[in-house]
Amino acid sequence: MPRKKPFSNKQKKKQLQSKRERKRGETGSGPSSRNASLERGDRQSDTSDSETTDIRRINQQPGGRDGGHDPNRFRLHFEKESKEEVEKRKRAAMENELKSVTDKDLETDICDIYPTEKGLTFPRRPSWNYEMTRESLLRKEEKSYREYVDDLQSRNPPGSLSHFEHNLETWRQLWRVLEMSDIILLIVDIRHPVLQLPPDLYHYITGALQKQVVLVLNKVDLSPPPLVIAWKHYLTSQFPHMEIVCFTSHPGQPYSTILQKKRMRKKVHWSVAGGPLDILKACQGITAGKVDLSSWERKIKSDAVAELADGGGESSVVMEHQSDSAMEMSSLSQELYKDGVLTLGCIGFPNVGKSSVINSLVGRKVVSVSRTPGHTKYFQTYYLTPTVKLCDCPGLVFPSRVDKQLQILAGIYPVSQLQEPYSSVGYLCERTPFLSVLKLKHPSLSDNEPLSQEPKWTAWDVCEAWAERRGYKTAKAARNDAYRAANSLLRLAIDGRLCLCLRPPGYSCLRERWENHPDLPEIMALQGRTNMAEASDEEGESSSEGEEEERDRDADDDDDDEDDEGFKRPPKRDTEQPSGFTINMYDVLKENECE
Ligand SMILES: Nc1nc2c(ncn2[C@@H]2O[C@H](COP(=O)(O)OP(=O)(O)OP(=O)(O)O)[C@@H](O)[C@H]2O)c(=O)[nH]1
Repeated sequence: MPRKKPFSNKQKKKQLQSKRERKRGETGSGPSSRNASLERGDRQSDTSDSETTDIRRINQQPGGRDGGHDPNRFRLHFEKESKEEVEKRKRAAMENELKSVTDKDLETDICDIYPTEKGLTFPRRPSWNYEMTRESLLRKEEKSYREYVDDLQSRNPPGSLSHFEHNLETWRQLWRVLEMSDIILLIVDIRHPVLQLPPDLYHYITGALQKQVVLVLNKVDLSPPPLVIAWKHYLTSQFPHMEIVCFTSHPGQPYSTILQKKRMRKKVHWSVAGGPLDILKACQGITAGKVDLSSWERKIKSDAVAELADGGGESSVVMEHQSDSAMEMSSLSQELYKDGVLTLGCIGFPNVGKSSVINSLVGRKVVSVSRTPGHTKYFQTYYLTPTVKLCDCPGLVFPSRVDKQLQILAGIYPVSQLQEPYSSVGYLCERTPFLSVLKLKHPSLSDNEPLSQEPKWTAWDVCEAWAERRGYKTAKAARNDAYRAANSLLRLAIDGRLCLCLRPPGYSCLRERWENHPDLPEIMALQGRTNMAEASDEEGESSSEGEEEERDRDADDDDDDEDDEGFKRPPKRDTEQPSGFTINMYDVLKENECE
């Protein structure tokens, strides 16, 4: 028998590390692997057939073992930023003093994000017929896509467009979902809905496709109720032919708005989510009796009863994997409600909670949920009941003129793969009362030094101070690890624990109206709470630093494991009058939460 090769501890550690990364399906999430991830990302093979510019491919997955399915086919492709650009932003984050923006500056008009004259459309599928071969169809689609990108770039000077999806394969998925669905559930995050609602998409669905859109304002648990109402009114005024439904998959979970020291272990009870009934009602209004939705209504009722009785229903759901050929030749003019079945297509940007909405509608977990954007790779359909089919689609980033920093904070980019996170931290800090919330000590101040005047803060100072507070040190020199601190702050923001919410135009002037709106109790009931102070009332057991460290390291991992852990039901509360809305809406973190 041949002698075993000696295997050092270092090699073993490396082997385990790469195994873990393979399992996670991404290239590095810790500080030690960040450079490696960039190098690997560039070297690995890519299957994109749509490269038109210098593209960065994100979320590289290990190749399929059977050699058939290619897991990289649908990963995110964004335009690469030049080294100089990245360096410039990093320098600015180190040098520029942070300046708080005014309330008014948080008001965002959709026309500033999607200005009509800039041609911010999305790629369309070119026409086809059954005489065409598969190859000629694919070639035609590629050509048309290249022309689309050229046109977009000719109308928008370099650097003016935000990140958007450059992977044609993912756009193909959207085409199929739009073609096969009867009603489109367009899901957006209530914290920044105008970022994720491309007017061109709305006009295409309601115009060319002649289909109806139900806008799902998701994650309402993360927003002050008056703001939810204000957004709903603003969006109705902009898109009058669209049903708008508020939704949350995490009702009554204090985790949503509080920066907590402990690791909040939670099990999501999908069937207690707020909003499925409203989606049903919107669909009943649209279908107007043309399809029998009584089985769906019965399902919602029986799930609620089962939830009360034993904590969850166990209805079975038939899942269909779509084959490539089924994908390629579906007709644009497919008849509505074919075979008496309503098909609902769930579309939206990455991380807005599409999979969570599907799980909530089904009443249990059928789709994997993750805080890593771009997690949903391939569209699948699920029979909710014999007459209602749900169709999940990978998240898509449409071209817009929004700040890239805000895009990062909206969770479209995997944080662990950011080359330069500091400017996004700066963007966040200028729009939130970060000093009082995070309780930071300026890195230039020594322990007992009296404060002669308020020190000036840069984004870099914030990261250093947070690293000091959290004990994040670089491995070699044991200096404060600003990169890791920046990642940690961005994750807190994306998860909604350090909450940045945009506001519709005119919000400040009409504030009183929204704060006294008759719909407030309804929104708060949906959120599972009765007043704003409630979020600050929640207390939990403290946990060790080690647990928090663990959370940081694994912050881009799936949420799915949480399903197996203990769940504390939100306490039931008496109805109270809404109060406290005049306080700064960011004042959601308690005094001692960063201790
Ligand atoms: N607070 C809060 N978090 C939510 C809600 N819905 C989803 N999330 C979280 O948002 C993150 C993304 O959720 P997903 O359902 O995976 O989002 P997705 O749109 O399918 O994401 P992609 O796969 O990237 O397209 C996860 O961390 C969820 O736990 C919600 O209603 N409230």
